[in-house]
Amino acid sequence: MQKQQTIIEESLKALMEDESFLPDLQAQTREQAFKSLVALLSTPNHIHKSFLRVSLDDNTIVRIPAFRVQHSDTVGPYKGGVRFHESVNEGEVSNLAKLMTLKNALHELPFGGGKGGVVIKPQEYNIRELNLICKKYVQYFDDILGPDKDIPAPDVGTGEREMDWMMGEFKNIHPGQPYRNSFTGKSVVNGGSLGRREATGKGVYFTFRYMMHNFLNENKKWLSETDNVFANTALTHHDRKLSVAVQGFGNLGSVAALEAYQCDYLQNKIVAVSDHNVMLYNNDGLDIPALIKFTEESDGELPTTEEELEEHEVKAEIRERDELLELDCDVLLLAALEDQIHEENMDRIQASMIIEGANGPITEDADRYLADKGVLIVPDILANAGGVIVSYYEWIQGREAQFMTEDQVYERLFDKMKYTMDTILPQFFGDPFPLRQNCYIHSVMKLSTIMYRQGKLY
Ligand SMILES: NC(=O)c1ccc[n+]([C@@H]2O[C@H](COP(=O)([O-])OP(=O)(O)OC[C@H]3O[C@@H](n4cnc5c(N)ncnc54)[C@H](O)[C@@H]3O)[C@@H](O)[C@H]2O)c1
Repeated sequence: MQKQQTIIEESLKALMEDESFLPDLQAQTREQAFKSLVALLSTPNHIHKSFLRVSLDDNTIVRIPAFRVQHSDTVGPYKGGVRFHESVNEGEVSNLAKLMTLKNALHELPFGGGKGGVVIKPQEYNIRELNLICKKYVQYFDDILGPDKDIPAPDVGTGEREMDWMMGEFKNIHPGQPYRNSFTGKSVVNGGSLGRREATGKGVYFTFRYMMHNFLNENKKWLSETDNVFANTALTHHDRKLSVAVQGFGNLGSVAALEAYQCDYLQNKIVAVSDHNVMLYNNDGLDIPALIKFTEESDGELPTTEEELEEHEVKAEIRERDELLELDCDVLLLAALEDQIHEENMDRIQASMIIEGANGPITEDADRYLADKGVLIVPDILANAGGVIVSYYEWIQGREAQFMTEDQVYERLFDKMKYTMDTILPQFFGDPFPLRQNCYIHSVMKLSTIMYRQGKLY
């Protein structure tokens, strides 16, 4: 995630060299503004850390490290998920909080950026203990959370069950006060939004489909006349069958894979999917609905034996999990974890286009290496905002106590993502920066302008 910092600084530098950006600033003050903005955007406003005191069922008491990082409230209340995972640490949570600030600014949501984390392996705790951990999280961070202060949501290891529990605890602690919007990603009966669970996966595929179908169709002429290397990559893959490999078949990966499988606009063939155990491969295309059905009955796991495949009439070869990244395919859709493509494997990546469903799945070195080769990377900040966009709709629906249908939610989600794409794509295909850099420039420009106008640079 070091690349975040590098790209923020490069984006600010590019902006400061452009005289139409904050034209009131003269040369010397531009230099000072640059330094101030680097400092303000690089560091979080607050890092809150606690050790949750939890009494386990075997009567031992444990102290579990927990974090809430509030990166920036420039645009609105802090907003970002709470992750339950054994690898959670302060640096990771801080980087993810920063990414939320940039993502919310890019998609013009009225939120700042935050993130939380608890250092546990959820599978090692029973349901009562997990419930207690959620309640303790709210008790320990109670004074900094709230519908207009900091609004957590699900992340890796948490879901609507945990958000319901946390909101319930928030309500207990604040009787008579508004509580419904203190958390998003809740179950529908508790004020959650229809469509929230599928929103990120649908949004991830939508960004790709919109770029490769709608945008290319409308802009083919001028794109074919530019010498932009990424325009060339996109056009080379336009209007032909695309082979797609999906890493990670959880909430995000399975929904995005299904969207790709069912897409009426692009002809996709999903040649491979993987989870933490296995990769399944079929050069003629996998039956994604059958695999989703399997995972619904197997606690989310893909089939790992020939018998399981046969029983569910899925035709696939069982292969080593990590071979997926190096397959000869057109598109890699990364929907598992951070840092999956790195210095060790970057030169063996064969896909020409990569969609980042997960946050930060490509390291800084690999990102540069692939961009230099003309690989078109649709970055996390652009592609995986569907969850936070629908969280925003959940927040509005909770305030107004008026609820949208699932179709209305998706219509507004796609409109919002289309708006962002229409802002970014013409600029991207018109200059030499990778798409990630273009998105960062847009976010940094918005955040810097607001900070300047709010008098934060003095
Ligand atoms: N779900 C959301 O709304 C959302 C929003 C933004 C970002 N993300 C990011 O997307 C990623 C996936 O999120 P999710 O909600 O689908 O999580 P999930 O836990 O539902 O699914 C993760 C999947 O990845 C698989 N996996 C784990 N390690 C793997 C490996 N080494 N190789 C291949 N597969 C592996 C798991 O088996 C599982 O299928 C995370 O990085 C998350 O931060 C999710």
